[in-house]
Amino acid sequence: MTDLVIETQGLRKEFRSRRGVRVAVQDLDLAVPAGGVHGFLGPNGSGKTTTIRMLLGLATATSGSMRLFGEPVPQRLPSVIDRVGAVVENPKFSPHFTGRQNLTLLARTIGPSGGVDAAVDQVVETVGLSGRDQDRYKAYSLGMKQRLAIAATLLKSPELLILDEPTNGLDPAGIREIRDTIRQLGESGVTVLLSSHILAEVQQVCTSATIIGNGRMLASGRVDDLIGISTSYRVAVPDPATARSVLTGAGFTLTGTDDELLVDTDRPAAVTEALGAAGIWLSELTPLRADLETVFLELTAGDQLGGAA
Ligand SMILES: Nc1ncnc2c1ncn2[C@@H]1O[C@H](COP(=O)(O)OP(=O)(O)OP(=O)(O)O)[C@@H](O)[C@H]1O
Repeated sequence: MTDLVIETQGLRKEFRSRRGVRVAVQDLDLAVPAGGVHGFLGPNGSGKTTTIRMLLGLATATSGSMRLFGEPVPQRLPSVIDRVGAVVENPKFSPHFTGRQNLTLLARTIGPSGGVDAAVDQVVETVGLSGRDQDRYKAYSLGMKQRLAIAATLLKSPELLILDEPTNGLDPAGIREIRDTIRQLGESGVTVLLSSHILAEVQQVCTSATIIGNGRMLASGRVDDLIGISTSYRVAVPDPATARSVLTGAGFTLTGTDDELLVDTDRPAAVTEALGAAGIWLSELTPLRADLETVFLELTAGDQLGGAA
């Protein structure tokens, strides 16, 4: 038994052309636990879309294995695909129909148990399109179109929602709206795989994340763990030069400038003790946390040029 909703092992995808072989995904072990929003983070061209397309049976893996809900895919995809909603490519909606009419047409093909109208009401509300559902699709902003696409996938009440760069091309207000929608979906028990190259998006919405570069996994885990427990502290004292020599003498590693002391340690109490023993009293001892951007840039340095291997 597994509580992983998505699992890949040694996943590889090569694209062959006259110019040679391009390895888009290599040795990828992806593990997405049930519930919450999992970020799938990587620079453009790092292999996110290719991975998602393989999971959904839209592209064939060169080697490796994949599971959705514990079932091997693509072999058993037909038995799990109803549990998966995905917004990967631009969905087709009729521009002359309203958002509600588009959703109603789709809902009829699905036949939701509580009835078509109730299902449409529910998804319209979930994605925050209430009040705008009677507008024609062609009058929708990009953000509203994206939310309608998410609403369409929610009609079948998926347990797993895969969103590939859902905020691409959106203005800041649109990004915020989609982000709120995604967060609420994660809180409602749906597992969301959110592919993105926007760090802030992942950091603000996701509980866990996988970072890839050049098709390879670079790091994976809870966002808090990826950011890391701080091992650096900023120390403010009246006389930094004396404090620096006291701390160096006590065996601490210091960075920073003459005026700003930064101490690399996981023992902040020992810092106060060493300075106190020397008669130096701190006015500040602040843990410095890296953000996901720092982690991401360090991990993906050199990966910006794409996935050739
Ligand atoms: N059909 C294809 N034929 C050849 N190469 C491809 C094909 N699809 C993708 N690639 C290449 O595979 C690599 C990974 O692309 P992919 O679209 O999966 O990355 P991504 O992380 O989703 O990036 P983006 O956010 O830009 O879509 C890229 O180098 C891309 O050029």
